[in-house]
Amino acid sequence: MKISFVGAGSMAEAIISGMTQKKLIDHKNIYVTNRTDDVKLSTLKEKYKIQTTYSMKNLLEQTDIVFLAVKPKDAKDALLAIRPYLHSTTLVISVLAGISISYIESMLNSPIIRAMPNTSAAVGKSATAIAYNNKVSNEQLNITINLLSSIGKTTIVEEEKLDAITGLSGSGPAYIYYIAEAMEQSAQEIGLEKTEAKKLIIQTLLGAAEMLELSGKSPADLRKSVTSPGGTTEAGIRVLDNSHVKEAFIHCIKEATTQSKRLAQINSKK
Ligand SMILES: NC(=O)C1=CN([C@@H]2O[C@H](COP(=O)(O)OP(=O)(O)OC[C@H]3O[C@@H](n4cnc5c(N)ncnc54)[C@H](OP(=O)(O)O)[C@@H]3O)[C@@H](O)[C@H]2O)C=CC1
Ligand SMILES: O=C(O)[C@@H]1CCC=N1
Repeated sequence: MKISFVGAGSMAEAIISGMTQKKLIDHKNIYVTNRTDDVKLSTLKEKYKIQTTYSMKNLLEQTDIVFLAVKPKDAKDALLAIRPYLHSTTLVISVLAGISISYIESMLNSPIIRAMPNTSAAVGKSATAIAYNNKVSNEQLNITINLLSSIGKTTIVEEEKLDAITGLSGSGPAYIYYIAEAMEQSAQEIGLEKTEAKKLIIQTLLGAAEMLELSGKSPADLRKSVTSPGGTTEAGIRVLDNSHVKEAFIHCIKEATTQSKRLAQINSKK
C-alpha cells in the first residue's frame, strides 16, 4: 500500500511518526510533499526513511490513500493541485479543521474521510474521530481504521460533531501543555530545580490520566479524593475557583469549537 501526504507540518509528522513506529506500513511506501520548505522535507526523509518529492505525479501515482494535511486556508490550492492525479477510487483523508466533506466533494469526486486526530499521534496516543462520505468502501473504511490504530484510538462519528471534537480533543493537547507550562513556571518560583520538577509534572499528568481511565471514578470524585479538608489542595483549588479557571476552560473549548465552524464558513466562500 502507498500513502501520500500533502503537507509536511506538525500534524503530518505526528501521523508519520506514529505510523512508522508501529510498522503497519513500509516506510518506503510513505510519500510526502510540502510547498516550499525543503529543509523540513529533508529532515522527514532522514528521520523516518520515507520518500519526499515535489512532483505531484510522483507523489500520487498508484497511491491508495492521500492524507491532506495543509492549513485550512490552503485547502483549495491543495485540492486543485491533487485533482488531476487522483483515480476515482483513491481515498482522500483530510485532517483539516473546519473543512467539510461537502467542500472537498465540491472539488473532488472521491471517497473522502474527514478525520480529526491530535498531535499525540506521534506517540501512538491520538484521540481520532472520523466521518466519511458514501463513496468510501467498507474495505477502505477498515483499512483506515486499522491504519489509524497505529496512531491511537479512533471513533466513527457524525460529521456535525467534528467541530466540537476539534475544539475538545484536536486542540486538547495544547490545553494540557498550557497547564504543564504553568506547573513548570510555578515550580521554579517555589524553589524546585527545573529537571526534577519536569519529572514530577510528567508523572503527575500520566498518573492522573491513567486514574481517569482505570479507576472508573469521575474527575470530580478523583479530585475530592486528593482534597483533604483544610489541606493544601483545598487551598490551591480555592485560588482556581476564585479566578474562575474552570469557566475559562469551558469558554476556551467552546471558542475553539466556534472557530472550527468559522473556518468552515470562511473557506466555503473561497
Ligand atoms: N497541529 C495540530 O495539532 C492539528 C492540526 N490539524 C489540522 O492539520 C492541518 C495541518 O496543520 P499543521 O500540521 O499544524 O500545519 P503546519 O503549518 O505545521 O503544516 C502545513 C503544511 O502544509 C504545507 N502546504 C501548504 N500548502 C500546500 C500545498 N498547496 N501543497 C502542499 N503542501 C502545502 C506546508 O508547506 P510549507 O511549509 O512548505 O508552506 C506545511 O508543510 C490543519 O488543517 C489543521 O487544522 C488537525 C488536528 C490537530
Ligand atoms: O489549531 C488548529 O487549528 C489545529 C486544529 C486542531 C488542533 N490544531
